[in-house]
Amino acid sequence: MNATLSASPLLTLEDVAKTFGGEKKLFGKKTPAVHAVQGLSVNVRKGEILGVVGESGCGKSTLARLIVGLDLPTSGTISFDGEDLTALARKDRRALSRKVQYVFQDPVASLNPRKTIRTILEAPLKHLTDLDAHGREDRLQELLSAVNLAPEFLERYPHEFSGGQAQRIGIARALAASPELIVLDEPVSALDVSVQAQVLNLLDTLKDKFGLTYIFISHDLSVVESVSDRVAVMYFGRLAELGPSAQIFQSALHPYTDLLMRSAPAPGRKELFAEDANASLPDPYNPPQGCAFAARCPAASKLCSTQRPASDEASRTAGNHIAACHHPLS
Ligand SMILES: Nc1ncnc2c1ncn2[C@@H]1O[C@H](COP(=O)(O)OP(=O)(O)OP(=O)(O)O)[C@@H](O)[C@H]1O
Repeated sequence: MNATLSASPLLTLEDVAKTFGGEKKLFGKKTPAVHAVQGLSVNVRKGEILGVVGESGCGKSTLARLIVGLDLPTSGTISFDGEDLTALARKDRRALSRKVQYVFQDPVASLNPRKTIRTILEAPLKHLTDLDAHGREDRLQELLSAVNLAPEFLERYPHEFSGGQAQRIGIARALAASPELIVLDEPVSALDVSVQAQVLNLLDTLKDKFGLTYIFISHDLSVVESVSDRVAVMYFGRLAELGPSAQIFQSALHPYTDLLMRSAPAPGRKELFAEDANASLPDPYNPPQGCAFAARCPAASKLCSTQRPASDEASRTAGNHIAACHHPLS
């Protein structure tokens, strides 16, 4: 989808972890801890589209919330253009929101039903920009035009829109403050297939027009394959595989990625994991010592159940294609 990638990373995650629960409670007892994201290290280059795939509960939305500052990591660092996003999120939400924005999965539910589109789109312009009333009016017109909606839509309410139109509003809202990075969390999953294509085309156009970088989270492998420059495959909160989209889809190195591919042979098929639906995921309250995929993996050895494979430079398998696996496929 993209020909002009910068070599320098725009976003860098280093050994990022997010744990829910586990805090000290009264009488010295702790709540159980869920390790939603663990040991995640990845760079996102300016101008690229990084696809993120994995089963439900693997930590995709937690990752998205960490990047946009809705949650703070338990450990590790997230930096944007060399600046610590975590510190920004704590101190200055305005500065962070100007750089990084979020588009939600459910377009209609993500818009306040009691507010007109004008009020919804004006909110970020008021909070995140220094535009005066005239400037905001001009920007509102620009935003609607950018997402191919007529100016009269400004005075309407979210329930008057189709899913595809509502997602265009969600995208316009994300664009309002001229961000550099947009995290798209299942942006077309709630839409009909014909509308999906329109919204994907729009995202492609906007990316070029505004010089954007996307993190594209989806269950739908065929959509991820069609849009992504690189793909990160997550399993049980960790990176299983990371590499150029074509390599991930044509010559997966991790047996888990291979399972995903084999579970989704047909273009447009959304339910990726039907073949393996009865396989149980590890207990999130009690993560296994070794590779979390070992119990489901046809290639697993004794080593896999005792020692977790690295998912960083140490595991670099072929150029920039990384698999966190003791026995990568060749
Ligand atoms: N606020 C929270 N409190 C406790 N546990 C949480 C919280 N948010 C997420 N989790 C847990 O963290 C793990 C990862 O969840 P997350 O929602 O990030 O996964 P996901 O891949 O986005 O799943 P889905 O595709 O179903 O949205 C899951 O075990 C989930 O139950």
